[in-house]
Amino acid sequence: MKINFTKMHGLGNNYIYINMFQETLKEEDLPSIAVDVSNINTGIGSDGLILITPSDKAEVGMRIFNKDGSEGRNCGNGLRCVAKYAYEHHLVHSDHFTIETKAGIVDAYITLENGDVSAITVDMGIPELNRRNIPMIGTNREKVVSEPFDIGAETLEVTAVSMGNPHAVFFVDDIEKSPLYELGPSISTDHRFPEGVNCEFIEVVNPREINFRVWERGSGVTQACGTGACASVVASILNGYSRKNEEVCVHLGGGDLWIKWAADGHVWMRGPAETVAKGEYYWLNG
Ligand SMILES: N[C@@H](CCC[C@H](N)C(=O)O)C(=O)O
Repeated sequence: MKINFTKMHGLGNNYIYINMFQETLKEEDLPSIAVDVSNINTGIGSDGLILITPSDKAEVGMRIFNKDGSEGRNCGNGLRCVAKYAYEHHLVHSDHFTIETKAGIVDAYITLENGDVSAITVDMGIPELNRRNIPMIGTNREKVVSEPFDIGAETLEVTAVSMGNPHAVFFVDDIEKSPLYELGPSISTDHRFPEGVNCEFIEVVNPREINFRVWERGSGVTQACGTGACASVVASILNGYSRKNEEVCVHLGGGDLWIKWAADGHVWMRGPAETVAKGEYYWLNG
């Protein structure tokens, strides 16, 4: 079976994008297609699969599948890429439009420079801080802010935030020494997070600058995570390191994102999106 695709990335967080306005895929095949296209040896190579879909509730829809075939509810870097694709392929008719995700509907704004999309700003909505809704199992304290978290022989402190998908944020003194590979896999599948969790290590450089590394649920280490950057800025503010209503620059493995938790509770994300390639993928199982 032949599938037309576009490969795009947001700060190195790369996915295979399929335009479902034109392609038809069976629902039951989507997890396997995600696993197959993501494989660097026998597929294309990516952090997962993103479908750009028609939507009844918004101008365009997005579905995201991680590298292991699991479906996520939201993807910050994916939203910027979907916005760029939708704008450039005339799926939308202005530079401000809505995108439906499994976590809700968001507003996207295109910035143009000499006619090219240079940045995309997304209103990522209001972060969910209630433990039960993240979801995270634990004591009856409602918010999870620097709560002791035993993992292996260590006790870390976790701040938990949902941006439509769950994030466990840990502060470190030196980003280069964060135990990403040592602890990322076990934290992301820890029983206290019944739906799994994206695990972020962050170093606060100053109130307006954060260094960031991520182990994503379902995909492992990626160069960037947009929802993770949002969750990290929220965590930094909850812990008194950064301030509301001020843009914070998050330095991710693949570049920078600008995040603001506004006074009205909404989190704003601003950053780039790039197209890498377009082509035909030959899916052998289809
Ligand atoms: N890379 C993403 C998040 C992708 C989904 C995540 N792994 C999950 O399962 O929640 C981003 O940029 O936000």
